[in-house]
Amino acid sequence: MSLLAEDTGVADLGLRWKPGFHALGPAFLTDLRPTPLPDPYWVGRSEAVARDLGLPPDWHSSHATLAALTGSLPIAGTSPFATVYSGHQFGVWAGQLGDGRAIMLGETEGGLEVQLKGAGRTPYSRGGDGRAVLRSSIREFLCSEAMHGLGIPTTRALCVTGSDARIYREEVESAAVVTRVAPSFVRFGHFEHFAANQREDELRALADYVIDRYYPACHTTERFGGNAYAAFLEAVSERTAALLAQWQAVGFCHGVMNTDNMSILGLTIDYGPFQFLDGFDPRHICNHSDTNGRYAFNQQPNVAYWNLFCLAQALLPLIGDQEVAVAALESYKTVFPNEFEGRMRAKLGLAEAAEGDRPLIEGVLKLLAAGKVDYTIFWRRLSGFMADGNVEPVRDLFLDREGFDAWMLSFSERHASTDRALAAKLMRRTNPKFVLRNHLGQQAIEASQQKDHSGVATLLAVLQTPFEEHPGADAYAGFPPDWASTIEISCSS
Ligand SMILES: Nc1ncnc2c1ncn2[C@@H]1O[C@H](COP(=O)(O)OP(=O)(O)OP(=O)(O)O)[C@@H](O)[C@H]1O
Ligand SMILES: [Mg+2]
Repeated sequence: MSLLAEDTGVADLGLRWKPGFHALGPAFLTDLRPTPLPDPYWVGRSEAVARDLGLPPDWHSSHATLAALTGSLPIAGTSPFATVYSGHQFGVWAGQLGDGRAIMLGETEGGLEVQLKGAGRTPYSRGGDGRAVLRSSIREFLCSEAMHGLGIPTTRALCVTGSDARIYREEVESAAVVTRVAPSFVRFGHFEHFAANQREDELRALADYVIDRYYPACHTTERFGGNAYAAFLEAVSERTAALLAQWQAVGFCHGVMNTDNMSILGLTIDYGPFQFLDGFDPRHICNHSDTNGRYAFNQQPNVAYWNLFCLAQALLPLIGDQEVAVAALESYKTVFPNEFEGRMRAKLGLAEAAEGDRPLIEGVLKLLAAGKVDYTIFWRRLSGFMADGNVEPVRDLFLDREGFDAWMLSFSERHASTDRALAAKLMRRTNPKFVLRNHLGQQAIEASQQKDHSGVATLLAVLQTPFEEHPGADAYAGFPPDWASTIEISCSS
């Protein structure tokens, strides 16, 4: 139950908290309180996250909770703090960064860290205002939950709380806070920070903490002659490879894969200028600030490897041998393609691997790229074809009918002895009907800016279960309108 104890001025969310990351000590963080946002209101809430956190069913009914999640009231049992990290941004060493606007409330007894993003300035704000605008907060909220619905590892979002407080970007905008949740918000950049400053004791303490908590098997490994830090690096690179395979298979472009935006748990983190592809264009650049296309869609797997290399360099003092560190990254090169092929095979309704699958996958991606065919709609219609045998809705998507027919022939041959109902089932739970396209987010944002938050809730409901049909919600599953291509999403947030 959310309570405001009048005499203490503290909100009790009904959660129990434990020290978690805070126990690492002052070298890793600064204690501070969020800066209150005036007159807060609810913009969106995820009941699924509330349940995962163990919040009571009426958690959002009290004003004290709203006030607490926008920084106006302390939360019983928490000692908020901001962590320090560094990182490579757009391939260049950026030095010290840190939670410039995300303030950690703490870790629940259930093992989930809770952060308020946009909760005010910290010692790591570097001239920023510590705030986040409503539009980017809605995008982060919806996409966190959409990714989870798609089965892709991600930080989660409990809610967005808004305020009419004015903040300044390219224009005046209103402020918001995203309450986000993850087992850990540790990034590659946390390790880079202590390595760059030659603080080996802290580097080791951080690595030991993360291994103890999240990668305990590394302590007893026989890999790399029992080198726990090398085994840790290998485990992180394999989780990252698996994550990237999921991004590439679903058509997700992150947009700003700096090392400070890479989760040590292989979670998708920092929803800034992301985009789900509309028409399939492997070279698509979703971040308007990324003029050189460093983070173009088809560059993502290589960038992740580059980022892992930075992590390897940071861990080198602990691993102790450069060759071992490089060897620990090696499996990325096999895990990524294997995972990607497995994901694509499932999208094609193929439960088992067979020779010839790779050309089948490459063939369809080539066709999709040549025609800039809508990625999500293609896969969903192909799933429909598997169920009802009607090829026309799929064929209609292609101008190059001959090319499509040739591919379809090999696809059908590959499925010659398949149980089509089973394959259709696999495809329908692999190929989402709904993804958070830019224009859908934009419509919800514009309504919210006019104080109608119902679009956020409706969109959230379909995105949380994106493989279901949701009769009546087809407007969210259609082609993007022409104006969608004019939406420019940059790092401004
Ligand atoms: N308005 C702001 N005020 C203060 N610091 C900011 C602001 N915007 C971004 N930063 C900081 O700049 C760095 C790079 O920003 P980036 O856009 O990668 O992260 P972010 O969107 O703030 O958050 P996160 O990675 O936590 O999701 C981060 O350290 C971030 O905390
Ligand atoms: Mg970031």
